[in-house]
Amino acid sequence: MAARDMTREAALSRLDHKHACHILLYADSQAKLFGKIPVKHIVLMQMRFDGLLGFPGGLVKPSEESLEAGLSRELQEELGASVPVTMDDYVSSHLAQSPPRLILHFYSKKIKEAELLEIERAAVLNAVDHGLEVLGLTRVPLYTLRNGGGLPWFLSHSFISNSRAQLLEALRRLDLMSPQALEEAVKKAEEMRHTVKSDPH
Ligand SMILES: O=c1[nH]cnc2c1ncn2[C@H]1C[C@H](O)[C@@H](COP(=O)(O)OP(=O)(O)O)O1
Ligand SMILES: [Mn+2]
Ligand SMILES: [Mn+2]
Ligand SMILES: [Mn+2]
Repeated sequence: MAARDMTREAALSRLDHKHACHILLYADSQAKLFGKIPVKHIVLMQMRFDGLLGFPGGLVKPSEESLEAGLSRELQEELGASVPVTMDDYVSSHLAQSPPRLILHFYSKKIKEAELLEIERAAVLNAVDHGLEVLGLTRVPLYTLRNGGGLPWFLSHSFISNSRAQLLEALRRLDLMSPQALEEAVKKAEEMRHTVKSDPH
């Protein structure tokens, strides 16, 4: 879903709007799928209560807290872990296409693989939202298998608001995938969506 780009300053002047902050947490990894396909990077998303994929985070109140403090509070609720977020992690702000009067702030933060594993454990053990607002954390497959499995199928799922665009933009900007591999995965995902729709079985 398209969303309109705006500066952080313009966004923060809209106190009559709701504000939400979400974050892409990622780590480098030496792991290999099936012992041969390099995973390279781990990127976290979550399955939300409504069955849509999105990033950890949520609604914040800029009149009462900074965007970063609000996001850290949401992460404590949804991940059960303390993840310090600063302005250095800020990426962008967008006016949501729907619902009206919602501004979406996006962040990304690189952490160590061991910290990411700890967050995955804490999300199950400590997060007050686990099994409620958040059905589970998921890693994004950043590879494409010969049958199209991996990122193309992941991208064929349904995403909340502009989180699919946030994911693709971040993979490009953070150089987590080559532009060519990313373009091919997006194209393959589009083909798969059409194939699934036109298959009568
Ligand atoms: O990952 C996301 N990227 C962009 N926008 C998002 C994302 N997740 C949710 N949203 C939008 C749509 C939601 O209604 C609002 C509030 O976010 P949410 O995480 O649902 O809020 P709480 O955790 O319940 O506070 O933002
Ligand atoms: Mn929340
Ligand atoms: Mn949330
Ligand atoms: Mn909330």
